[in-house]
Amino acid sequence: MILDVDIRHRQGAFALEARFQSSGRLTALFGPSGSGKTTIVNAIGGLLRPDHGRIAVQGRVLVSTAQDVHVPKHRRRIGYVFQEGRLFPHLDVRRNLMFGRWFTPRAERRANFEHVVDLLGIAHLLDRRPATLSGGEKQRVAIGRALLADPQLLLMDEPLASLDEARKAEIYPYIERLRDEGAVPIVLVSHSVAEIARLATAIVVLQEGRVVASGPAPDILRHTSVFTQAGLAEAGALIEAHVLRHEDRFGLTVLQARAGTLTVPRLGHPVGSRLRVRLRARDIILSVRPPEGLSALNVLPGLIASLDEAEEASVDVQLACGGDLIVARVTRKSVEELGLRPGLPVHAIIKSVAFDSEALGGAGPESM
Ligand SMILES: Nc1ncnc2c1ncn2[C@@H]1O[C@H](COP(=O)(O)OP(=O)(O)OP(=O)(O)O)[C@@H](O)[C@H]1O
Repeated sequence: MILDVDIRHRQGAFALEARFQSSGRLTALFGPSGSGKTTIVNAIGGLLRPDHGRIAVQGRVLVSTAQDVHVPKHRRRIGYVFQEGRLFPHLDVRRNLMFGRWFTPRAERRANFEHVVDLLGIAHLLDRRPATLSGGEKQRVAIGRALLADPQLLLMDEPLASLDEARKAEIYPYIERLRDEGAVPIVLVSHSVAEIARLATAIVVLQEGRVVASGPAPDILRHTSVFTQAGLAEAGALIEAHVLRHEDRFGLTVLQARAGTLTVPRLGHPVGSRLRVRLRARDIILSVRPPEGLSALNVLPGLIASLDEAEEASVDVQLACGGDLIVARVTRKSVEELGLRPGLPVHAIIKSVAFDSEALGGAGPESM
């Protein structure tokens, strides 16, 4: 178990009562503003002392109010990356990075400088000052500095929130590499379902100080009802696929998933590479007959596994498609008119607009 949290804490009118465990290499804490994400991160990092409870990281107890344990923050070996990089403006990138290791006893230094620099693609920035870096570059340096302190856990509190979409897209592959390397588990605070769908291996959903769902990312994302209004439109299935071939004449790439083949806009990934594909529930249409004369390129046959109540007029139809589980959001009216019920064979039609760049993330073979 990487993370075991069971804490209660009151601050002003807000009461946190959070209990979850995670063995994910990248655990996302997701929830609306004020749901308690930062409070949890601060309790893990030692910036806040919870009123009651216990926190253990990789089996090491950091907090136990019952046993009067409260490991001071500098002994926790927890790396922090904040929204704004907080680099030292008067030091160049190399010195900012070296600062990370300064507090780690020599005998415990494991992170290799060259490796971290290479992993984050910052070798060409070493002699520059923070003021000359883009927002995304600053965050990569901040991550590097945290890693060089040899943390046993890396906390990232909305590290990308101040970046625009283009900068975010630039930094995701580095976080994915870090996640897939698996050397340091990550806890990422995020407001964005698109972001957690791309990065998380485990998700904890918070609402008003309580955990409303937690578990492996694909399981949580498929149950759209746990997401608040803002996140609902982005929820859906997460499946793994590999690149089968490119069809350059049409500007397309064909992916193979367990559910079948998917044709998507041309990707830069080489044939054979693996990636995670997000199929948003709202982008899937169901047909009880094999569709004909449709412009959609992606039709996956499957069996209805269950019908879950979603928001007001909608139902989430969970489908088993050849070993993958996907979910379609349909209206209650369609459920009635088409006679949708568990066990019924259907065809899931995926709208071609579904495959935007956010839906197709790079991924190592073990990222899910
Ligand atoms: N020192 C404090 N005194 C009183 N209330 C506080 C204090 N710190 C935080 N709160 C309240 O605790 C609640 C949870 O805050 P927290 O920062 O953990 O939420 P969050 O989910 O991280 O939100 P955001 O996404 O906006 O950062 C909020 O209602 C906040 O106003």
